Amino acid sequence: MKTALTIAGTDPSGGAGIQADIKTMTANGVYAMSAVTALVAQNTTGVKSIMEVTPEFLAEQLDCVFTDIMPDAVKTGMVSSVPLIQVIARKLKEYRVEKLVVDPVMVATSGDRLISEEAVDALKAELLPLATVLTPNIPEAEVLSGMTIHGPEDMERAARSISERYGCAVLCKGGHDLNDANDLLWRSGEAKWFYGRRIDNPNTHGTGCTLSSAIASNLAKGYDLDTSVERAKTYLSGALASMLDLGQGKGPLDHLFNLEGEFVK
Ligand SMILES: Nc1ncnc2c1ncn2[C@@H]1O[C@H](COP(=O)(O)OP(=O)(O)OP(=O)(O)O)[C@@H](O)[C@H]1O
Ligand SMILES: Cc1ncc(CO)c(N)n1
Repeated sequence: MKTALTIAGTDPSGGAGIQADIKTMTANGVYAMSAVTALVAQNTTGVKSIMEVTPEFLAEQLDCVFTDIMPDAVKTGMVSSVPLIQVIARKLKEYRVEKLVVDPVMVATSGDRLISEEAVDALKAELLPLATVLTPNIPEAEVLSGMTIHGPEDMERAARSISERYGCAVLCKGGHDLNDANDLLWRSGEAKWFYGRRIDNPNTHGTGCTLSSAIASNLAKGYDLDTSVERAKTYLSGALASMLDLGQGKGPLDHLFNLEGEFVK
């Protein structure tokens, strides 16, 4: 069985972060592993508080995984401080991780900030150059490119600039910000659009975590980047279209919408 690792924060309400990543990887047929960067007290209505792990403890978690079950692909999500980013970058290099999806998480769907100002600079300097693909939403792409984005052409310009600066592919997600479901992948010097069917569902907590984990799962299984993005979008659309409705804010997706078998009944 192929394996994938998420390095991210938690969501006790189960819709985003590590919890969303594990469900997504499982639903996409890979063995899921997780290293926690921070315990986050949050739910569908917002973030109450954040308790970061120490850099030493994160390093130990990563050593435990990498020396035992080497993942076929890795995804990073919420990493809120400079020392944690430095540890991740060091370990990814030490263990020569090749397939890396970096979701540059900055703000939760609820609007709460999940990264410090200084950590954005560390993310740019240390993690982005190691990525196979980055998956910013529009506000994140604006921060990383220093450009403002009003439409599809701006998405192409920003993604191209980020890609050229950091030497990785960039998937700029249209998502809830441009009110469509079209994402732009900039790779190998050219653009490819992935046109999604917009689903009329306000419950979008964790869509970004879910998409990046699904891409990592497909890379782990050996699909190329374009195919991995295509398959991940199809999976995400299914999880949204299942119309799960839980919680009092923007609710979670139905990650296991495709699960069948005797134990499900
Ligand atoms: N209503 C929708 N219908 C279909 N696809 C959607 C919808 N909303 C978002 N998506 C898709 O979900 C994926 C995640 O994009 P989005 O822009 O929502 O990410 P995000 O802002 O990082 O998410 P998060 O809320 O987890 O931070 C993209 O592929 C996007 O096109
Ligand atoms: C831990 C975590 N990572 C990412 C997001 C973004 O949705 C969130 N809400 N929580």
